[in-house]
Amino acid sequence: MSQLSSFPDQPCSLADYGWDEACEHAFTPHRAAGLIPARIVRAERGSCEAVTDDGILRVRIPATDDHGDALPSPCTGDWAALRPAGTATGTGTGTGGAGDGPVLHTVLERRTALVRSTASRTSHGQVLAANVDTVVVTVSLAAPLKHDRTERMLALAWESGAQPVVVLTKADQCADAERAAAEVAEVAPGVDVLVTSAVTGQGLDTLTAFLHGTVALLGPSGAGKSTLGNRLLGEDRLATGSVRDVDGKGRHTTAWRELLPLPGGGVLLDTPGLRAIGLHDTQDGLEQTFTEIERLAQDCRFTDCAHVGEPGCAVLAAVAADEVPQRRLDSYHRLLRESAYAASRTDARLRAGRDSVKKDITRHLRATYEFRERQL
Ligand SMILES: Nc1nc2c(ncn2[C@@H]2O[C@H](COP(=O)(O)OP(=O)(O)OP(=O)(O)O)[C@@H](O)[C@H]2O)c(=O)[nH]1
Ligand SMILES: [Zn+2]
Repeated sequence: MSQLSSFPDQPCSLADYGWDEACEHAFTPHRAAGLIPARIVRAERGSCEAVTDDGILRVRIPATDDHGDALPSPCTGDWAALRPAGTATGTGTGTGGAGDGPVLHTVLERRTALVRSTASRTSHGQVLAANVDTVVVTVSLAAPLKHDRTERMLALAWESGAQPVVVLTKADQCADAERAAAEVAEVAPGVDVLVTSAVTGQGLDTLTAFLHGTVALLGPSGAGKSTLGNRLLGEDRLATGSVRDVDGKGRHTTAWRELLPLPGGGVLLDTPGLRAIGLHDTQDGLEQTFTEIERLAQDCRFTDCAHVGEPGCAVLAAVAADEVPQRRLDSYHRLLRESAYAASRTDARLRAGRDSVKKDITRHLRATYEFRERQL
């Protein structure tokens, strides 16, 4: 197996990991400053691994940046500017000893971020994955459908800023997959629902066509994420079933990466934290997950209607008329409560972080358009 320092089997182009013209444009000032672009493929305390045009390198994370300010912790999927080996300067890099490797200079603005709330009372939320474009919400057809769980994953996906797609797995184990797909589509407005089987290959070409950019797989244990990931990768890179222990440590033994280029373009992101993600403050994500309820709520008599018994409630009227299932409203209320609880433990810093993700998206889009305009 490969050593961490050299990966002859790894593609060494940043383009394989999603680097595009918009990234290049955003990187212009860093390039001028002699920094090199990289994407974090695995983050640890104090150091990380990043892919560059020179291959995958171990990168040291200094305690502070050149101005003495704390550096944000990089996470898998982040784009970063590295100071090449032997050129380290500044207060944060004076700890010595690692003059032979590149040093993290800064983490670039995140377009999207998958965040989980931490268990501690002083929760800041933890960014598990950055710059994910497509979240694949996996739902097994070999077990009874649990719509609440699907709705929870969709809320997380929407909240991140990425585009969700629901992938029903193990269609070979289900007598009527199309009916199941129609049922799931009801709880996933605005989201495509695809039927797949890793055993028969059903739906895999369609799925490949749907995926773009950086792709993360969300779903409960046993839903078939690793099996699906391996089919998309075209080789067995992810440990499936009982081979892997719960937190993914089973994979540390080999040259374990959390970002893997897909043969048809795009990048698969698979980080152990995503496998145990809980619901974070996902107010906006819930609004997108339950769009039909949000739409109905505009016709409630009271603008702050909670849809629990108020007169003139359009949502309850729709439930009474069987236009919205009671289960769906119950799920909406439960996830909102869960989200509000998470939010109440969350300090202003996290909120600022979330807002900055949105600003980053706007900024990124603006940069893209400016770039395109300059190409015309
Ligand atoms: N019949 C059938 N079995 C499948 C399919 N996809 C996955 N499986 C089986 O389902 C089990 C779980 O699959 P995994 O890919 O390990 O599931 P996972 O979502 O990665 O699970 P965790 O790693 O625990 O999160 C394995 O025994 C797979 O062989 C499929 O399309 N059809
Ligand atoms: Zn109402």
